[in-house]
Amino acid sequence: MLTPARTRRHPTAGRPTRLPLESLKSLWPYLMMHRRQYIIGLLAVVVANSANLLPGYFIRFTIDGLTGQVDASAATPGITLERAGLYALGIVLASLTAGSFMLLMRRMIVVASRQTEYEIRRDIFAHLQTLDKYYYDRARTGDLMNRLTGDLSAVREMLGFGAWQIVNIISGFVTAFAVMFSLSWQLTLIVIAVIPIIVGVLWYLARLINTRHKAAQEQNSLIAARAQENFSGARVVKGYAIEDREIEDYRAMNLELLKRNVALTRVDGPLRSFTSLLLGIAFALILMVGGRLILTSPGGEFTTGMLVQFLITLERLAWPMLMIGWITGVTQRGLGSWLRLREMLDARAQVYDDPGRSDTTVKAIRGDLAFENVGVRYGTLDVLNGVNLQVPAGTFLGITGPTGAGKTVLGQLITRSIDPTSGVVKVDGQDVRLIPLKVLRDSISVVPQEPFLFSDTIANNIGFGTGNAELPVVPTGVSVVGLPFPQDIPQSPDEGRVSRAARLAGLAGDIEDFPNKYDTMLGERGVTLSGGQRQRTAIARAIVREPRILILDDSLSAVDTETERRILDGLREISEGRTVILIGHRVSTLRHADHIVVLNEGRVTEQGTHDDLLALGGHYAELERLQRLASDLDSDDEPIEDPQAAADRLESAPADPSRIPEVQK
Ligand SMILES: Nc1ncnc2c1ncn2[C@@H]1O[C@H](COP(=O)(O)OP(=O)(O)OP(=O)(O)O)[C@@H](O)[C@H]1O
Repeated sequence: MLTPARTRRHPTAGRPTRLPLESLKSLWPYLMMHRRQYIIGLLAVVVANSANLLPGYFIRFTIDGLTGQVDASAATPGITLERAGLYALGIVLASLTAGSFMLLMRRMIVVASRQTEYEIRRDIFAHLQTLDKYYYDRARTGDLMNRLTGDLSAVREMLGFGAWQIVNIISGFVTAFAVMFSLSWQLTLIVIAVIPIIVGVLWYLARLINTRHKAAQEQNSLIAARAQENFSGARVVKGYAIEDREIEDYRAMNLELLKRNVALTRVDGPLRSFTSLLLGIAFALILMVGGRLILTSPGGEFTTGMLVQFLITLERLAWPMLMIGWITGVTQRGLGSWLRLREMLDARAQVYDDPGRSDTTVKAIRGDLAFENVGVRYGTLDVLNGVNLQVPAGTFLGITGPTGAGKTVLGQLITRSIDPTSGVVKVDGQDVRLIPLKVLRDSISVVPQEPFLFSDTIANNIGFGTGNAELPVVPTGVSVVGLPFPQDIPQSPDEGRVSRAARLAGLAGDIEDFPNKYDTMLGERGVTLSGGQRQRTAIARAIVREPRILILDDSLSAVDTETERRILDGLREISEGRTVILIGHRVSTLRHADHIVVLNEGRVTEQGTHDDLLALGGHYAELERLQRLASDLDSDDEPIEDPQAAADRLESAPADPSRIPEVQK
């Protein structure tokens, strides 16, 4: 997609791509919010690991007591039933301690990682609300959704499971090796020689599993996106009778998923068996050498109990060894995902309130508009060029012209969805860039070409832009702990205002026929509106706010002429003193405008009243002639010509430039 040649850069925009470590640093503030939980949790892992080693001692003392063997250091001259009972109790207490501390760890770390996930999600969503059209033009919705779900889960997994596993592995190895070394340095040397091989093989297997798991996940995402598109485009699929092709396409993708899952199972399955085998070999080696050590230590320096304790301790290392490979995968995935989330947090709006220039004394606008030599360029394409217009507050301005002439872009300049590449757009005589965005947008309503309706009641859809003034600002960058639960967002807009807006938009009659009137649900969970009803809902949503400037972008194209007349009457009722900009192709609508502008290839080619433009005999006059002809034919029961089609036809036959008046300077 093309980007504007001259884009204003935010002061903090354009940071270089972060290195993984640097990216981890940016995660630090989130971790610091829960430092107490993380520290307690990680200490609990160390305590649990140490407690887990105690049963080995009690088993050793019991065995040595029972076998009558006495090692050189321990005070175990034989064993009494009472002492055996104490050892048994020791084992239970040690296990209880280990279990309790693991529970504490989960309470601390897993909860902290969930809270961090909440905080990151909240901050990203709040940040996304600050981004503008430039960002959303480039971003893919599916990708944004995937980052907020899949990537965020990967980061949470790294902070929760990953963090405690890393500490678990390190403290598990340190404590186990300390115990094994104290028992027999010779056997420990064997373990040191064998463990790298075991860890190496397991690490390789785990990496393989990670890669295949990722491949399966990617295919899973593709298949989900494919199904979602099929469901959303179900009408197109049915209309073109291409169900067979869809089934075949989906089958191929499904088969690919099966292949990848089978490949995963091939390496996933043997992992545990392999671990058992490798550990079995290590055990066999230790048993042989350890047995020999017992036999060759007549002074009882190395006892049967010590050998058993050694083996039990070694067995405790199986899980941390198995986890090493997993943890590398979890960490890599988590870091990669955090980088992608950071990209969202680092994105900056190109249209923003410049703190040094914004005029904070402006609290409301009247609605005077002026375009002074305005140009907009996308790449090498001049979408608007040298546009000069004066629109006093309260004017009903009509804009027409062929497809792609720049009409929508003109409207976008007024709301500052985009900024001009050259020239100035003025509102109330002031550069629009100096007016605080909130004030500007609170005062303007736009009915876009393709209205978007939410899965909500029709009343809430109409009242969408009202009644949010008292909402608290979403706090970002602070911990969730201790924050009050958000107040209920006001859900019910003023009924009187909503029904008046619906009446003015010519929608009230339709709503009366809906099953639950204004409480009827729209969208996926409710009724489906016709194209014309959608447009009128969007018009009602725009006028309910009583804006100073109302922009209707081709918003009456899907309604019949009778409904159009009713809407125009409604607009007249509320447009007193307000600036209304109506972009369209229907002369029957445009003729009511105080002033009409014809745009062609980004330039104002004609302007004046309906009568002026008819007299001019240019694009507008030709549009009027074609539509009048179509209407006459229609009254003779001939098919009506679509105003858009008439406009398009005119595109190929532009008006005679000699008949175009000089543009107002
Ligand atoms: N974000 C963008 N990136 C690149 N080109 C763009 C972008 N937005 C608009 N354009 C181009 O600007 C030109 C004017 O678009 P605009 O939507 O204003 O046309 P329009 O007059 O409203 O047409 P229509 O009557 O079909 O709605 C078109 O050629 C369009 O492709």
